[in-house]
Amino acid sequence: MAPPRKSGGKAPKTNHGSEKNLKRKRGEDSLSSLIQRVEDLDLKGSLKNFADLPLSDPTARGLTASHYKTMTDIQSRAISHGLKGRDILGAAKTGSGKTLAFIVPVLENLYRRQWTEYDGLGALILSPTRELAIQIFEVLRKVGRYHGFSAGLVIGGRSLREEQDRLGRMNILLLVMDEADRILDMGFQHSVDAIIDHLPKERQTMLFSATQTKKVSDLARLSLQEPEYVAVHEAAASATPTTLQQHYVVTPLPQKIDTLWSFIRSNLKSKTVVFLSSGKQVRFVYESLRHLQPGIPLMHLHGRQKQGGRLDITTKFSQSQHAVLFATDVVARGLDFPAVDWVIQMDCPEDADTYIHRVGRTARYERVGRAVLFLDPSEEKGMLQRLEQKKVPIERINIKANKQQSIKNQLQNMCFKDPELKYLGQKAFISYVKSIYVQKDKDVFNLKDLPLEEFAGSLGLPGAPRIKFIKGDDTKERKNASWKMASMSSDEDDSDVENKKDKKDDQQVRTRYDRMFERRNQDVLAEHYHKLINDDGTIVATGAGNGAGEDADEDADFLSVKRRFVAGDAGLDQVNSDSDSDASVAKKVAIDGQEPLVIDSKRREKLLKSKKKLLKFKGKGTKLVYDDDGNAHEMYEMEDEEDFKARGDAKAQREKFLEGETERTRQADLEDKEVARDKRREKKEKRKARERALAEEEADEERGAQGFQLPYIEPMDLGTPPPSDPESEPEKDTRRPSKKVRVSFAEPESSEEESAYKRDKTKKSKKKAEPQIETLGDLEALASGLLG
Ligand SMILES: Nc1ncnc2c1ncn2[C@@H]1O[C@H](COP(=O)(O)OP(=O)(O)OP(=O)(O)O)[C@@H](O)[C@H]1O
Repeated sequence: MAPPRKSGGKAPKTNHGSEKNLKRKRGEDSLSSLIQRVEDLDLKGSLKNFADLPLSDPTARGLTASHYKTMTDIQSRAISHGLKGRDILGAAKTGSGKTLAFIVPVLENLYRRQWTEYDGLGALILSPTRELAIQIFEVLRKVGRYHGFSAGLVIGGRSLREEQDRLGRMNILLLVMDEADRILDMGFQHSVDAIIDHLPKERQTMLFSATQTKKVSDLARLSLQEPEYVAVHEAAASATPTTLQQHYVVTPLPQKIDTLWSFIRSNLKSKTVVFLSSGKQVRFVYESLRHLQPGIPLMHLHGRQKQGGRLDITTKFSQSQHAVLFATDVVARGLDFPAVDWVIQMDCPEDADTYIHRVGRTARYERVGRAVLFLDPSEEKGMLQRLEQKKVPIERINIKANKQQSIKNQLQNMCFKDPELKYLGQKAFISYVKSIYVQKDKDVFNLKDLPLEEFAGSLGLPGAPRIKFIKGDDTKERKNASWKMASMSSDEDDSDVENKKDKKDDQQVRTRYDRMFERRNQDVLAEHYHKLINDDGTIVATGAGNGAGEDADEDADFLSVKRRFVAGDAGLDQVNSDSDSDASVAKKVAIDGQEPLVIDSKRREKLLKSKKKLLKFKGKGTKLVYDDDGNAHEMYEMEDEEDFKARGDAKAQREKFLEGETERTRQADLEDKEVARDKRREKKEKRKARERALAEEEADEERGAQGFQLPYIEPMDLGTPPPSDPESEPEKDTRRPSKKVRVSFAEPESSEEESAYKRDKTKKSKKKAEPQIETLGDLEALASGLLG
């Protein structure tokens, strides 16, 4: 962070020194008085306004200019502790102003220490998503606008090592973690440990979340020193804002998309966030509902979009009055979209904490809001229990039957016509199944209870992609479920460092086939990919790998995909990897009973595109002859041995055979020579006939040249109007046609004129009736007509 700004304005030279000293003295006095006031601050007392706090002038002005006057509960309790340099574990409901609760102490503590850029990086604020980092950065810039510190935003794509230059000396006094429980969970483990290793042990640490961790292991990792647990809603009746109305509807999985559609159609004048479990789900639902044009702007946001696009959508949705945003949990935490009316959870959240954060996108800071959770009957009991345990008041509502619309037929039509949509649907299906499978809370999520076939139908798919799971012990998978849910989506979060590590791991266990498949899936619209998809969408997935990786593109986490290949008409049939549980075999394609062709490189992959190249692998084929009954036989068939012996001595038979064959060859040779002679004769006759015809043609042409005129095209003078138009003046610029150039076809009245007319007519009769020519364009058209 940079040094405080130097004061502006010019002082008279004579007084310069003394005035500067005076100013510094005043500054020192106010700084030491500020430090004293902070020391004197009574942590037990309850302060109401920001003005009651011992704050520096720049912070106080920044808060006023940003229209913050009265403090929220978490602010009034946490800021005091923060100002005094205490470690804090802050917990308060969503939308209750936790951001300012740490921004104010950050600004103030650096200010009181007169932190300059030469001191290095003084404070580090971590957030689990890029969007949230940007939002915090904006609040810091707004409230800290009268300070001279500089702040940097480090987001996206690059590893911590690459960012090190930008971070400068990590001389951190203050570490803040927003959404700390999320940052500290397994998905970010490596990144967080790497960061913490670089920080001085002596520092102030502040953790905030609506669902704060109290796990000793977490606190130990951060070396918190006697942290102050500031939990403002611990005693509250509910963990969610009181201004939030919460409901759930029981809607079987195959009806969810219909229910969502019906909801959107009935709430066209609302601002809604719809949560789904994966980026693939988001994309499919967004794309398909967009095609149906519901009458309200639709947007979508997930972690695999490009950063620029993500920002645009965040901004656009923030500014929208009425819109629907389909999103993954990448927006579940911290984002402060203004005036959201509804939060719909189309896919059940992983746990009650995620539920709390998702619904927290509405009913923020004293505003009202509504939330609806869609539950499959199999999820109802378990999820309600979890919510009750977390003090979430939720009531059941039913869907009005007359409002429920089915879009199944439209979706089926759309998927039938548009293979890309069908493909998205298949990926969404797989991704959904995968998300349920990796859930560790089996009281809520049980794949066996879900009607998957109907679910696929409801997405417009011709059949359910068949998915198989790892055989044997999958408890380890489940144990790591929450971490996997996180890493399934760079989708959900931006754990860049983590994902890089995951990718490395993946490469160790992934086969060439897996990578080939992924490469192909990078582009949904890839032409070749469509050739590879079986028409009935049969996908059989088996388990392999370590479960790390990203969204459904990386199905090989626990799914590997086995397809029947259809490559043009080449009759290719995929031979599956050895067993369901073994994905470590290169892709094999069997061609008409030949040795399987192993697709294990890019070059081989290309083969599938070319029928011609594939011929090489098709073998030479077998020549068959047909007998009189139409039965096929091989050209040379082995005779029955007994029959052969019955015909006599083998040597005599051989000689007889050779004699016969020699005679047959001689006869055939004679016939061939006869045919060749005939062909030569025929050729000669044809040549002579051609020569005769040519000679006759030449004689005809000679006769024609004497008796016939070639057609004559009269040249047109664009500069001189015809004499029949008395009004016309000759144009000065002869390059341009006169506007009044006209060709008149009216018959003249006087006899003089009549004879002139007749003369003229004979001359002109060779020409067809000429159209009116008014522009150069007309002339050009006419000329081209004549010449053409
Ligand atoms: N003292 C205040 N007076 C008026 N508005 C405030 C005050 N403090 C915060 N707000 C506003 O309340 C909204 C929510 O604040 P903030 O985003 O900090 O909530 P949060 O507790 O961090 O929520 P979440 O748990 O979802 O991250 C913001 O729009 C913010 O500007």
